Amino acid sequence: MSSIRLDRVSVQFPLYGGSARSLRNRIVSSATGGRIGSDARSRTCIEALRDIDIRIAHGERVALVGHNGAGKTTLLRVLAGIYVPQAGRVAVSGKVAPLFDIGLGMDGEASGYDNIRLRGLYLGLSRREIECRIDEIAAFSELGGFLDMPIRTYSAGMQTRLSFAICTSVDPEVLLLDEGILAGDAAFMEKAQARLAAFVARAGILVLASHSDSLLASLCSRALRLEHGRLVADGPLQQVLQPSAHPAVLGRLSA
Ligand SMILES: Nc1ncnc2c1ncn2[C@@H]1O[C@H](COP(=O)(O)OP(=O)(O)OP(=O)(O)O)[C@@H](O)[C@H]1O
Repeated sequence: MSSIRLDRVSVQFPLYGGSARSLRNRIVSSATGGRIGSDARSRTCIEALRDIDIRIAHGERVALVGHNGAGKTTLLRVLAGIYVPQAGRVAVSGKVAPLFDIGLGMDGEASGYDNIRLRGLYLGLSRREIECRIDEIAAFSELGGFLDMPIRTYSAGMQTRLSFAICTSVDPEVLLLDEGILAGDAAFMEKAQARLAAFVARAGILVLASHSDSLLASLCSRALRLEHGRLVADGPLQQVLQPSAHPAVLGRLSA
């Protein structure tokens, strides 16, 4: 059974150089981004996440919402093990499938076919599992003869097609998704949405970061709202999407 538990997790990005202090003065009251603070060594830093407590159980479909720079992507990266927090504890059980940072685990000099193998290994598939899926992944990507060419020759949309086809071919236990993955030409996106729905249905846990209320409503029932790196609401999706409901739903955290 998959599960996620975060206890008092904080992530800071130190700002180096002489401009750090003046930057602190200039963006201290910005409507976007994390708070500007000081770390344990008194360096100016961006507090991307601060004291985050979260519990997610098997079967939950959770939306991550919040303004630009609120900390959604940082939280996804913490859950994927890409960032190790400076403070707090992260416990994720289940095989994690990160469907964001689309270029992660891809090699520009290698062919599309070799990148299917590389990325498949990165996602935890065995060589045998990859060989069984390679034809289906190639067909879904519709890249044809381009799959024999180095992927540095692909357009951004062609790379997205390939990454999407590979990532959605695994059986995820914890699926981490950013809406940015859903960018592409209209015909591909129609096909991609259907594949995504089947992929999400196979997952034990879904965490989806998005600014699109309609996308969130189609996939999630619970939402977490981040503001300047802090968790300010946790509850049923429709309640959390109403800004006035934040204090009322935050009480769920202590349950
Ligand atoms: N690698 C980094 N170095 C320095 N600061 C960073 C880094 N990554 C994120 N930040 C900062 O951390 C804060 C949170 O960023 P994050 O990307 O998590 O926000 P987000 O909620 O995903 O935003 P958006 O909706 O715009 O994608 C921002 O203030 C950002 O400037």
